[in-house]
Order: sequence, then C-alpha cells, then structure tokens
Amino acid sequence: MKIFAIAVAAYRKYSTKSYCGKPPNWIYSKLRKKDKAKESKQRKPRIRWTDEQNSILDAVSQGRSVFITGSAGTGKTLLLKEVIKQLKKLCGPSRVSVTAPTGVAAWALKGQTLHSFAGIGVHTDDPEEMLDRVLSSDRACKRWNKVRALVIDEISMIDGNLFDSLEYIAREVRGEELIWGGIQLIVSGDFFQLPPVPNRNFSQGDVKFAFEAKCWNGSFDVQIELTKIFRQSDFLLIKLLQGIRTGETDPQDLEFLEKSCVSESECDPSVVQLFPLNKDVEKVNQERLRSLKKEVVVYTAVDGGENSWRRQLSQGMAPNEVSICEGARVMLIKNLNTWKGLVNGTTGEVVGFSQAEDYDEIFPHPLLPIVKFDSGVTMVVEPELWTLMDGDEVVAWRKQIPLILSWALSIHKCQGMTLERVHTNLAKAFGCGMVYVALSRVRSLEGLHLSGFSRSKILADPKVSQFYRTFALQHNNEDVDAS
Ligand SMILES: Nc1ncnc2c1ncn2[C@@H]1O[C@H](COP(=O)(O)OP(=O)(O)OP(=O)(O)O)[C@@H](O)[C@H]1O
Repeated sequence: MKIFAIAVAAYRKYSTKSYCGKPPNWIYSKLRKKDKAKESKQRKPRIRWTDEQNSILDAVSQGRSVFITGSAGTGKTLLLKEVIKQLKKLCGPSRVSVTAPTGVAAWALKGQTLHSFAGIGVHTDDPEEMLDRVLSSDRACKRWNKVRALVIDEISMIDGNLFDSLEYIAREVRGEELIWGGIQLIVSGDFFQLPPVPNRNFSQGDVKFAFEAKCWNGSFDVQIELTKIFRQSDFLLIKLLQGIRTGETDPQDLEFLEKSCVSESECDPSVVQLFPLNKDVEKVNQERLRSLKKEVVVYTAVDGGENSWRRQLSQGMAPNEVSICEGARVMLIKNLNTWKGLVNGTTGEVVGFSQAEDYDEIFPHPLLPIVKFDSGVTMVVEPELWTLMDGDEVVAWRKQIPLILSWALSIHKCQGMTLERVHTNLAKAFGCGMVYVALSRVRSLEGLHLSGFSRSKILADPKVSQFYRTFALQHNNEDVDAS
C-alpha cells in the first residue's frame, strides 16, 4: 500500500506539464548527464576552416568586433558556433551572450532573442523609453553590465533604429563612453536574405536596415565577406543563386530554372514543401495528417523555469504540441547524431510507435515514435531538452519530441537550414530576399522543384545592393591584421 502511495505521489509530481519557478537542481544535473552521455557517443567530423573563416577566428580571439557576411551556405552559422566556443573560453561562459532576432534563429545557436537579452520590452521608436525599461529591471541591467561579448546572428532581420538604440542603451547602462559601452560585438548575416519585419506601431514606408544605423561603421574593427559556398557545389546552381540574390539574373539561367518548375500534381509527396505564408503551411500539414486516417498521437511540451522567460519557449523550434501518426512526414528539429547525418532538418517518416523503455520523469509519455529517416536509418526518437540561457544560467527549458510535421514549412522558418529536396510554391512570395532564401536551401538542382514562380518575384532591395557594392570596395581584400 505504502509503495502504491509513493508511486501515485511520484506520478502526480512528474506528470505535470509545467514547472513553475526555478526547477530543482537535480533536474538540470540529470538532464545534463543524459545529454552529455549522448553527445560523447557522437563522433563529430573535423572541419577544415578556410583562410577567410580563420581570419575571423583570429580577429575574434584578439578581442576585435567583427561583422561576418556572405551568401547563403558560406558557413556563417557553423563559424559562429566556433566563435562562440572560443569567446566562452576567453571571456567565461557567463560573459558571452548569444542572440538572434527570432526564436528559431536563436535556438539554432542555443541563444536567446535579442529582445529578451536587451530587456527593452515592446520595441518603440524612442530609445529613452526603452532605456527606462532596461533601467527598471535589475536583471536586464545585470546582463548589460556583465556581458563582454555580444553575438547577434541574422542581422538582416534587425531594424536599423533598434541597432542604434541598443548601442545607446549599452553605453548608458554601462556608464561607459566607448561605442557599445566597450562590448565586443560579433554580428553575422546576409542583408540579401529576409529583411526586418516592419513594426506596425511606427514604421512608415521603407524598412531601415542595420547597416543604415548611425553607429554601424563605428561598431566594427573588421568586416568580412565569406566567399566560399559550401552548401552547393554545382557551378550552374551557384551562378543562378548569386544572380537571384542580387536581383541581377541571367535570362538563360532563369530559363533553366523555369524548367525545374513542376505542377502541383506532379510534386513528389515525400518532398518538403516551402510556402511564404504560415497559413498555407498549416493547411497542407493538417490536410495530409487527416488524409492518413490513422490514430494521431499528441505530444505536449513540458516547460519549466521562470515565468517571464517561458513565453519565449514557444517562439523556438520545439512546438507546444506535436501531433503525428504512422505515415506522417516529419523533420528533426535538433541535431541527434551528426555522424549518422541525423541533424536539424533531416526528414523521414513515422513508421510506428514503441513503448517507452525507461520511465521519463519529466516527459512521461508511454509511446515514442519510430522514424525511418530518408537516409535509411530507423530509430526511436526520444524527447529532447531545449534550454533558454541568460549568460551561463538556465532560466527556462522545454522538453519535447524533436519532430515537426514536414510536408510543408514556412520560408521564414527554414532560413538557415540545409534541405536535400524542396518543393517551393512561390505564388504568394512577397518582399525582398524571399525567393533567394527559399531556393538557396538545397544542395543541388536535382533537389529543387518549383511552382508559382515568376521572374517578377525576384526582388533585391536597391539599398542592400548599394551596401554590398560599397562593402566590396572598402572591405574585401582588407588586411585583417592592419585594421
Ligand atoms: N569550412 C567548412 N568546411 C566544410 N563544410 C562547411 C564549412 N563551413 C561551412 N560548411 C557547411 O556548409 C553548409 C552551410 O553552412 P551554414 O548553414 O553555416 O551557412 P550559412 O552561411 O549560415 O547559410 P545561411 O545564410 O543560409 O544560413 C553546412 O552544411 C556547413 O556544415
């Protein structure tokens, strides 16, 4: 009887879907041990950095502020991961803050959104108002005062006025006149990709890019463009994508691209479909799920940590709910085993469910999905942990099955991903950079299927084109050591 009572109490304690406040330390140590054990089983392939990539690593290790740019697939994100490792060794993990404008991009680097780091609340056009909000939060002030190196990825999506305001806030909070209050700044992104989302509260007309900020040039000691493209190796595809990136396409290349267009009915159902709008993504995924007419298993995320941070968890890669059934097309949203190619973006099909062998105290779901990945590997997918860090402190976490339905994805969500095969429907593409982001995900033309494409959808912002023309004159071939 006593054993039964203990079992019921344990079930009640651990079957809750949410943990308020700071979770007890044993949860973290247990989760970390599990994750470490998993990581140590994986052998990571060695990366040979190019001279350009090495020059960035050198500049960072010398304490310089660096802007890293380059076309899609030049290794900006991979390099940033190494930069972050290096910075954490140099400055100490708690003094390095890793940020990005969206939850998805931030999760990719195990960072946080720029807004949550900055503690500015709702973005307004008044830097004083945002400064007041920061000054009224002890925690935000502590973050600004503690940080020695600030990493910002996907800079193309950050508004120029916000960039200036943050620089001002950094100086004011730190009481330091040096630009950015003396913080080492590492910024990365490609301005030809997705632009800032206009803020309906105050944006009128044109978006303002970060490179238009008053403090932009003074913010960096070194600005480098990576030129070697790794994602694609086919010369024709690289040439085509470069043309689309800058809006200066060769008509012959476009004819070739148009030949890749397929009608909706010809589309291979196993290929990931990319759409400009979320509602189309949702519609396709739900329709396909229903059409399988199988019993749907629902996984609800288990969250923990401080309330003020938990809101951000749902902006990340792991959804609140994952609904799947046998036959569902799914995509991994976390690296499980780099060596076996089971990385973020890998697709496959749910072939069944197995009884969970070990009782998971935090995620007590009895069934785990069995996925056959397109590479041929079949495995039982276990729940994974995502943590939200403030410096080196875990402030919130989410446990969830690392899968999403992948018959369809949004183009915004896939910025940064490498996908083997894609069918992109560009009929509703809008704004600059969208066609480029969608098409540059694939490694080869064989992996690309296109519908709803028209040449008028290829748009590059003239301000961005001008920025890169000037950039090439000022910074390319710049001697990093001389700056
Ligand atoms: N030095 C390198 N050696 C081998 N592969 C590399 C190297 N650098 C990057 N890559 C590979 O190139 C691919 C693209 O890298 P990554 O996603 O970092 O590019 P990116 O510039 O961030 O692209 P995007 O702008 O689309 O987000 C990845 O598969 C990555 O592993």
